Amino acid sequence: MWRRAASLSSLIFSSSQPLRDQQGAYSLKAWKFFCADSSKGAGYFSKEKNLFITFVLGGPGSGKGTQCAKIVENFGYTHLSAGELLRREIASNSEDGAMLLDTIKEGKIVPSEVTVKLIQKEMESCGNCKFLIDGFPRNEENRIAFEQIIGAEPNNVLFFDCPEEEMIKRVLSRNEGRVDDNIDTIRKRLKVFAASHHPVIEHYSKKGKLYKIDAIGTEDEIFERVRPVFAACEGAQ
Ligand SMILES: Nc1ncnc2c1ncn2[C@@H]1O[C@H](COP(=O)(O)OP(=O)(O)OP(=O)(O)O)[C@@H](O)[C@H]1O
Ligand SMILES: Nc1ccn([C@H]2C[C@H](O)[C@@H](COP(=O)(O)O)O2)c(=O)n1
Ligand SMILES: [Mg+2]
Repeated sequence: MWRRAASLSSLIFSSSQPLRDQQGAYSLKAWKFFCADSSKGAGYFSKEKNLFITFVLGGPGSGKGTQCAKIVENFGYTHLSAGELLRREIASNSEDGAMLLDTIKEGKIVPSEVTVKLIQKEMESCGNCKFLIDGFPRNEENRIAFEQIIGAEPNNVLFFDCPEEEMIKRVLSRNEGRVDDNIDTIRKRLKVFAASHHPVIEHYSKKGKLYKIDAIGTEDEIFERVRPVFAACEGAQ
């Protein structure tokens, strides 16, 4: 356990608290503590379940969705992409649809309450307790709204670190028909990302929960950097 924790510690972004638990980074005891401790807040749901939450962060096109699919396949998590939930909400002709579409086309961030409520609905209707929450929190407002509404904090946070030119190249060749996959919106999204993600990363880094992953390489090479984070969690459960 020590060896595994020690090798994982090199992935942690900053190390004011390099290991979150002296016996092992992911012991079951620590996991239960986080769930119990964070459930003192508003969310009744998180009080009833032993949630294990990983936030998956990174700029547009950094490969979050691609790596989440591999994590699901290998480790049985439920993948909730905030962007995908918003796109589904737009497609369902909801009351908020027009506002959401405008916001996404402009590369801006949707009001946190809307996004968190969509995430909450999915979490509550899902039998699984292990969630990958992809593309969330995008900013401090998102982060705080999640803690208040869900009443839980993530156990782990992955941050895919990718240079801008690579992100632009990947998004422009994605070819999924997304309204925001064009050069104008990408530039706006990159600006918003640059302006808002640092405080979130810093927050989780200080808590010793952040894993920075180099997002350059093949999809499989990157997954081999991600795998140890989740393999260690499996070992502890
Ligand atoms: N390591 C990689 N090398 C090259 N292309 C990649 C790699 N990983 C993902 N891609 C491709 O890049 C594009 C963007 O990847 P993905 O959709 O996973 O990014 P994302 O971080 O979820 O982006 P967004 O925030 O815009 O949803 C996709 O077409 C994907 O197939
Ligand atoms: N927390 C979030 C996540 C997403 N959005 C909006 C704005 C994004 O540009 C768009 C697409 O998200 P992605 O699929 O790239 O993760 O959805 C948001 O406002 N807040
Ligand atoms: Mg995505």
